[in-house]
Amino acid sequence: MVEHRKPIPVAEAVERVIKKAQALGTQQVALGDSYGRILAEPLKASHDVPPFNRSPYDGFAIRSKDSMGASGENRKRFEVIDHIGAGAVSEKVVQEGQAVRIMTGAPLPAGTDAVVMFEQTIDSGSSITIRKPFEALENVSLQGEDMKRGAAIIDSGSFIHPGTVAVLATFGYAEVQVAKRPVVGILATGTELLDVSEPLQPGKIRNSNGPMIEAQLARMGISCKTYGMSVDDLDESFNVVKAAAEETDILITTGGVSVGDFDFLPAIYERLGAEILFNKVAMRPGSVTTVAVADGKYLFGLSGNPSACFTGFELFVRPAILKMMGAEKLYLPRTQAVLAEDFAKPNPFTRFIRASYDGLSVRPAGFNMSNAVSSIARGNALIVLPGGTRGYQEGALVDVLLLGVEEGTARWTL
Ligand SMILES: Nc1nc2c(c(=O)[nH]1)N[C@H]1C(S)=C(S)[C@@H](COP(=O)(O)OP(=O)(O)OC[C@H]3O[C@@H](n4cnc5c(N)ncnc54)[C@H](O)[C@@H]3O)O[C@H]1N2
Ligand code: MOO
Repeated sequence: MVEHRKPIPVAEAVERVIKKAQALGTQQVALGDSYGRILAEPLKASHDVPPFNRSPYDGFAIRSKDSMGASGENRKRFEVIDHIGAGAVSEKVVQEGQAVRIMTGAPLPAGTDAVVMFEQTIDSGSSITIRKPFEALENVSLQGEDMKRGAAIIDSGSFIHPGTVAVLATFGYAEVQVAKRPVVGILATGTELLDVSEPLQPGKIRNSNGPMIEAQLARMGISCKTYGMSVDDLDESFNVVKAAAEETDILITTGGVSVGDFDFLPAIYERLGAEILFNKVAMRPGSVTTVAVADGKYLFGLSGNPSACFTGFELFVRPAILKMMGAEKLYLPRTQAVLAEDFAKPNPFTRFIRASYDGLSVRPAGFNMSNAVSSIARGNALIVLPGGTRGYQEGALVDVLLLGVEEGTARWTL
């Protein structure tokens, strides 16, 4: 007899997965390898930025008080006593009526407190004249105006993006403490599966889920162990799953989680003594997604159907990995957009539709079945239609989860 599985809401399923995630500890990496990692130490400014008062323009540094009263009729003249570019420090102390020719980024010479841009002067080489007064600190980039020494700049748990790298470099982090990445394995199950390099045979299809998941992991900066494909044989699959789980923190399998005669993953989880977090989710596609934990290892039983497999990864595997890496922002960013065409199907469960989003509107990306491959290829987003709703019409405002955005959001909002 076929077992009856009770579907749980998507939000609860996500919650159950997240709760189990154990932080993996930290490691030191070179700054050049830090992009895409999760920062494992809070970042404080160890000095002011900029570290000195500097010129934001190419021009002349002057004492502002010497420019008082300057006008078109009453031009003020300054003798140019030095010339510095960025990286140089003037030895001179500027006195009344003197100026230093200064380039963008160079520190203000002693005595000066304002900068006159080239365009605001009449320059005769050894001297300049100006036609307006300058206030103290006018055209000066102030020490500490960007970041003050001691200020908290970036929290631990932040995604390291190019801007983070810039800040790390600013403070001299040649190496940085980041969260370790989990070891992730992929195993595709199904007697029907052929390797990507094999010619088609009757009744067989190529394993597309394995390479797809590998790419989904790669998009998160995670490389993985691939365990290839296993045929639908309980003992054989059990042995592969057991061995793979021993070598990994997370084992992702595809296929074999439903109620078919050759769907052996539930029996494998039982034999492993795994705790089943859930085996049915009130969502389409991916209702059969099963997540278990054995000896502290995650076993993600994603559906064999490609669209369901893809969706299960994005909704459950991705946040689990991020949580293990100590990330603050676990979830796909969400927005709202106008539906660009009717979607007629009713939605007994929460529906995730592969879709293309252009910043304003969102359009289902074609063949919308759990077994579709084409729509995954065309989609850059998932439309989310709540369970218990009827079809939606063009023009309706719908929730959209964005795929492939480097940094997620801290809130699960569905
Ligand atoms: N009586 C019932 N039958 C089914 C139910 C149900 O509730 N009662 N659920 C259906 C739903 S929903 C889904 S989704 C599928 C999920 O089944 P499995 O996750 O166990 O996956 P398989 O049966 O192994 O395969 C499904 C489908 O996907 C193809 N496949 C499998 N692996 C791959 C791969 N690596 N690359 C590409 N395609 C793959 C496989 O050939 C099948 O066509 O069950 C329904 N049945
Ligand atoms: O799990 Mo199935 O994908 O709901 O179609």
